[in-house]
Amino acid sequence: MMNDVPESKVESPITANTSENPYEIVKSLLKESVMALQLNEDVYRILEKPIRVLEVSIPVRMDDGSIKSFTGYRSQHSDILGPAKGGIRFHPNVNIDEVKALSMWMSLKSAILGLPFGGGKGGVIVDPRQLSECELENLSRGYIRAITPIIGPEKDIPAPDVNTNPQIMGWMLDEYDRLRGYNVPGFITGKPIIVGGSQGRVEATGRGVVISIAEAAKKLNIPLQGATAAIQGFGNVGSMTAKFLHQLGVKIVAITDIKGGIYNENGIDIPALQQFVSNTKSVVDFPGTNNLESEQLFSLPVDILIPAALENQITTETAPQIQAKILAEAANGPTTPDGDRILNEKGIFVIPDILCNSGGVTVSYFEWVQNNMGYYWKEEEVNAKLEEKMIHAFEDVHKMHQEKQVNMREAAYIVGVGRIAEAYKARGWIKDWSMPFKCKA
Ligand SMILES: NC(=O)C1=CN([C@@H]2O[C@H](COP(=O)(O)OP(=O)(O)OC[C@H]3O[C@@H](n4cnc5c(N)ncnc54)[C@H](O)[C@@H]3O)[C@@H](O)[C@H]2O)C=CC1
Ligand SMILES: O=C(O)CCC(=O)C(=O)O
Repeated sequence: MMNDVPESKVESPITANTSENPYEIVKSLLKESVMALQLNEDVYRILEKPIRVLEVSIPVRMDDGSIKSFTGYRSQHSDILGPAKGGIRFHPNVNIDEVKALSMWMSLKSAILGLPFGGGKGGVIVDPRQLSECELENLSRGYIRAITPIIGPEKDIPAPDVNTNPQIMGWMLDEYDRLRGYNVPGFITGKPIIVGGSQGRVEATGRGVVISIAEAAKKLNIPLQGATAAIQGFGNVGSMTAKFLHQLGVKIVAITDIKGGIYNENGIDIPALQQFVSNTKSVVDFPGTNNLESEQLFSLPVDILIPAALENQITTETAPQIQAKILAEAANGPTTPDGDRILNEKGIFVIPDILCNSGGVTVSYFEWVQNNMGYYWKEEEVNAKLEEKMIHAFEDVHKMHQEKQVNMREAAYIVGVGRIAEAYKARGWIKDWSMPFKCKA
């Protein structure tokens, strides 16, 4: 990456960072982009921390009558381009640094896609599989009560992420409306359609992933018909990605989830698998496939590899095994900095998370727009608008990749940071791009 900013302006070289802490990783990448854009250090000082992080304790009445307290967070990284926006994760490994990083990635996604949003993210430390439906509903409602002072359609708009879904968004909407005393559909996105959800939101992240894979395949002259793919994760994003790739004639030969994996060199029957998983809750033992050890997924001879689960999957251990030509980061933060270096050395074309999975927040934006105007679009309209935005964003990032001779991840950060910095300049926070900003007051 370009680096002709005087040493004194920015701290230690970013390439030294080998951390797997997503907050440290995103800060390093932000710093790199500030340097590449030759902006002054003030830009980095503004962006390196979320503007607001709330930690809450959520008491929940359990089915046995006892009270259990869960810890939750909401991080708002930036509201410079609009209200904070981003999902809510329920997972035992949720922690404050992860939530902060996820909110920073949201700021970048919104900027890259040209959405009028900042970045936010929430999480609760819980294994939802251990809760009954009633306990899950109580927790979802309790979380909204706890964070309600800082959220709202003009402040911060939540949405689904790992282990949360339209039903949970419906409970959360209902709790928020009860607290306000009237209907506020634009407070949350990813809701069931009957209460103001958008057509196409459930499919949006996977659809966006596939649009970006199709754009990458065009650049690399890889015909998608007959190409092969492997996917880690078969939740909302992984399953929808599989569905749309399958429709384009891509042969999906391997899929893993938290319980294990499956393989069929002739291609897995995705519609039948979706039906199977809706009953069994796992891909494991799907008829007509062989079971696969989860780690084997990364070494398969496929054209496209799609991590669609959690962070830190492409590491110094897994990256050397990868044979794919395209790595499409459907998950947030699936690649460590060391893993990334290996991918670069191997010449693998990476579609970075902040571009690849931004279809979800894009249709969430459409949902919020529809809620605000009280008029709803047909699914074809939503999908056409999504496609237009994703292709535009892909082109912006690809152009930066070529112009600055940086990889696609660096290019995506440069596009995102550049737009956020422009907004700070327009609002008077940054007086001069290259001179340190001095306040006279
Ligand atoms: N839901 C959305 O709209 C968006 C989600 N994302 C990201 O996509 C990723 C997946 O999110 P969702 O599909 O919504 O979550 P989900 O909860 O619907 O599905 C997660 C999937 O990952 C699997 N999984 C978990 N740990 C695994 C492991 N160690 N190995 C293999 N599989 C594992 C689970 O079994 C499940 O199939 C996350 O990184 C999330 O932040 C990004 C943008 C939007
Ligand atoms: O739909 C949204 O607002 C956010 C989705 C999300 O959490 C993400 O893109 O990581």
